[in-house]
Amino acid sequence: MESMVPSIVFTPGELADALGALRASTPLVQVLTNAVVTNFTANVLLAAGASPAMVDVPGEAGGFAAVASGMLVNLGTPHGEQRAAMAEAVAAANAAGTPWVLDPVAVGSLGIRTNFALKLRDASPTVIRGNASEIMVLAEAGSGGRGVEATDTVDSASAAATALALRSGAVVAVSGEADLITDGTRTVHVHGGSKMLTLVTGGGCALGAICAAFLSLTDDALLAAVAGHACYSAAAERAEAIASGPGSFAVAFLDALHTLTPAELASTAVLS
Ligand SMILES: Nc1ncnc2c1ncn2[C@@H]1O[C@H](COP(=O)(O)OP(=O)(O)OP(=O)(O)O)[C@@H](O)[C@H]1O
Ligand SMILES: Cc1ncsc1CCO
Ligand SMILES: [Mg+2]
Repeated sequence: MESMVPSIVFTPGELADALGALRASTPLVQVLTNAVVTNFTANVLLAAGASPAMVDVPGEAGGFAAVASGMLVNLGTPHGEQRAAMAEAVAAANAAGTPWVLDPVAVGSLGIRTNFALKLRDASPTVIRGNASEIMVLAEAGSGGRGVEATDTVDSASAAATALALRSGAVVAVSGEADLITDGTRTVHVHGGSKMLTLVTGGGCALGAICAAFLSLTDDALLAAVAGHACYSAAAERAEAIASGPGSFAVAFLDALHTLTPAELASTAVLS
């Protein structure tokens, strides 16, 4: 059946401009994330041209959220103290107009994070980013994946992503072989990238941080999320071409994020 909603694709020039703006402004990205991927996420942000700050302590997180350019809230290892900091940071970000990304890692059968993620879903995130199984749980259309891994395809999460965007007001980004990003009306697929990203822990988590960096540069959260995913895919392709396994891929991926130019992004990105 033909889609009722026309797909809008951003121009290569808009992607290039977004990356150029990121490099020119070095956005300050507050990261409240899991213990597994903290270092990798900070290195990904630095390589891309942003400034990371892992401020996730209650009493500090709210004040920092008010001045950060963008923020990531990732529920991978959501200890009680970190959840308190996240609630404080979200309230402060919303009050100050700081855009923020929610990554509901491994929601489904794990009760504490799932209940918390549903509350954050309803607290006006700018972007919700996850794998297909996580997005389906937040849309109340699935029971979750296998730990942090998806057991659903991006295609099978498409209707859930649209419904989640419409109910939450967030742009919803679903990662997988081709990423799907929607604001409920406009839907964009970002193709390419590398399966090697699934063999480095934090492949998805750091993508959420990159989206937070781009959010500070434009009022169009869909463009920000698409630009973030397109940079990520372009760098992953370049890294895969010279890597011999996950270890050398991770190093090459940081190098590729650092050297990717706006013009190269414009000529590499494949959107539909
Ligand atoms: N089969 C694939 N081919 C190409 N790229 C892929 C493939 N699967 C995932 N990716 C890419 O890997 C990155 C991480 O996506 P993934 O769906 O693995 O996230 P995730 O499950 O949230 O990861 P994390 O382990 O960090 O929580 C994204 O950039 C995505 O485009
Ligand atoms: C492996 C793992 N476990 C909890 S968070 C995390 C990082 C990838 O999502
Ligand atoms: Mg994930």
